[in-house]
Amino acid sequence: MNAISASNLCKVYQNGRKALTNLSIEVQEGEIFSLLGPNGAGKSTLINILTTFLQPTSGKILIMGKDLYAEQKSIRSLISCVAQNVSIDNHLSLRENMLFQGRLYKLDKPTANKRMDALITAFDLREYEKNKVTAYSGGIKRRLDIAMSMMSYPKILFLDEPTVGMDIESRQAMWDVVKKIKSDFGTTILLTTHYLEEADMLSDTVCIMQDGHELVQDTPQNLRQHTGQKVIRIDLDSSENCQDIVKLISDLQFVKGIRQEQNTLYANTQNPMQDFRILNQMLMDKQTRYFSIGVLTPSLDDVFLSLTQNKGGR
Ligand SMILES: Nc1ncnc2c1ncn2[C@@H]1O[C@H](COP(=O)(O)OP(=O)(O)OP(=O)(O)O)[C@@H](O)[C@H]1O
Repeated sequence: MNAISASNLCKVYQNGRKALTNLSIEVQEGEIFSLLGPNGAGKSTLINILTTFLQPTSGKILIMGKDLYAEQKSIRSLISCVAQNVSIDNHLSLRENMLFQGRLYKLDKPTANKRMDALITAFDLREYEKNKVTAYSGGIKRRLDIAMSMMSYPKILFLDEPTVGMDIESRQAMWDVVKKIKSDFGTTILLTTHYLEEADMLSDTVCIMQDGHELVQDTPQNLRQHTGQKVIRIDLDSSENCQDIVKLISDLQFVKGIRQEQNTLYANTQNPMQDFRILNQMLMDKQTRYFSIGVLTPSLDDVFLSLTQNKGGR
């Protein structure tokens, strides 16, 4: 069963601004699904609709197989949403914050205590229990905020930009937490992000959005194939050497294009996996000074740029 199935969603705000246009997504149970897109792509609008804060202008949404509007109340008990603004109470301790959340979800005391302990361990929060919440770093506050949202053991957790503004160390700690939520609790996670690296590291599926519609929806591995073409990269010892090699290989029939960045050459060829052996042999025969040669798979950045540049005006 899909955890979320949304089809042909449209959202036009009262001022006439179209935020979503025929957007459809399928999120499988237990997966991490990232919505990736530039500012104004419609990510927050979509999260607000899926978490029942906003009504779409048209379209159909099923959450865990239930119609979102016919069964709104029961669906709210299945989901949890962590917004960008941290919602912890600075006057309460870490445990009090979590237990307070448990009371909101009407958990009995033994259940609340059991879940709190499991979450404190899973989220690596034990060492912070004694400290005042006001003394926590932004990253730890955000981790606690997510732990609090997990007190209901939701089927689906929505995370709006979980690592925005964090330093690299806190971001990596947050990635570990997100992966743990999936592996230890089996929760389906839908998150929004601006960071390609984050979508790449975490996601089973990425949906790249622009101007309210999806450009593509696939696994990070398959998305890399979208640019179609692998390239051969050759690292040389000097730019003069590069120019000589450009002259040498640009006449080869199988080389379709060549680009130089400082001492590195990128060659587009018909069949990079085979052609790089021929180039390698040629460079050795000519006794060229080069450090390395290899075939590069396009990064998610390349995919994102090629999609948003090529199809932006759809
Ligand atoms: N309440 C509103 N009224 C009118 N227009 C809105 C409203 N909220 C958002 N919009 C517009 O809808 C479009 C999508 O906005 P949204 O906030 O969903 O995008 P986003 O991808 O979340 O962007 P960001 O990454 O900057 O948060 C934008 O053009 C935005 O200006």
